[in-house]
Amino acid sequence: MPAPDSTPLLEIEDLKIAFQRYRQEPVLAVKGIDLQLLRGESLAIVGESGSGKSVTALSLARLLPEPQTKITAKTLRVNGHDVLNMNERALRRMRGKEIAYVFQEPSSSLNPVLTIRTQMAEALRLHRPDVTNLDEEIIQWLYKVGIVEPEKRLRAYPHELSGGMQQRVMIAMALCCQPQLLIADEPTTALDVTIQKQIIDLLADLRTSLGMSIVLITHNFAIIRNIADKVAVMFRGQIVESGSTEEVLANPQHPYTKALIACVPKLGVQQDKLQTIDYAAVEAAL
Ligand SMILES: Nc1ncnc2c1ncn2[C@@H]1O[C@H](COP(=O)(O)OP(=O)(O)OP(=O)(O)O)[C@@H](O)[C@H]1O
Repeated sequence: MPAPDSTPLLEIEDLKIAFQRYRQEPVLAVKGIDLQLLRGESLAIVGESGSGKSVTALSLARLLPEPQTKITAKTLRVNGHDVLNMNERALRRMRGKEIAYVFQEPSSSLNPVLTIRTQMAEALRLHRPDVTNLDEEIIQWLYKVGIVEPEKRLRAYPHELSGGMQQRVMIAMALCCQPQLLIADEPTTALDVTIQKQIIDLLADLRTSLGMSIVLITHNFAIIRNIADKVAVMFRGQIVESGSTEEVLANPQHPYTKALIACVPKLGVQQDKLQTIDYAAVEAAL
């Protein structure tokens, strides 16, 4: 029997991301971060708006605008590829097939003038030429993400589906190419709380049944427990704390992590006022 593959899926060392600005100093959005993920492991990147979570995720498949964006790293390896030295053709092959994204806004991934079938078929033709019966394959994926009567949804346009359903279709579209790594960037922020839970539970189930890795990007500590083995907390372009999810939730060390966890409302606990973050204390601990 072959030995299990223990090569890392993600190896990031000293990743920096800078945006060039016209006649001004560049903005350093990510200031030298390290991350590692083994195959099958899942990671949550948690932090508030503007902390650098999304640009970090987009840099993994070189999806940031070049040359306005300057990405440097000692190591930036995804599924064995040296991302910073890949050409456009190799990047296109990797995107969707090895690393796939689900974003917050369905409109960023779903084309409003094409049916669900047309969009999913395009992804399958590109990345899984082995699939002979496209309709059957698409129906199966729609079913896996919890869409009822998927055969009836095949020819629907995105606007004919609810927000939660559109999110499920995006997940099906990302997963049908069987990527090793799924990046879910705030996948539930635009949805109401009950649907949020359904989508996170769905991702957790799919992760186990398909054996893939997930990087979940969120500002919300409340949703990571069931889905992420590890967590990295970002603040102003840096990782201020990282570790196993259980450990970080039970025993946060950094004042920013403590503050983010304290902001999560607890069921059955009356809170008189909203928690706010003491930035002076956070800055002092950097
Ligand atoms: N194309 C761009 N040009 C210039 N600056 C950018 C660009 N994209 C992002 N930034 C800046 O990089 C920083 C990090 O942005 P990023 O979107 O990664 O934050 P985030 O933590 O994902 O926040 P959010 O949760 O709001 O998406 C921000 O200061 C942002 O303004």
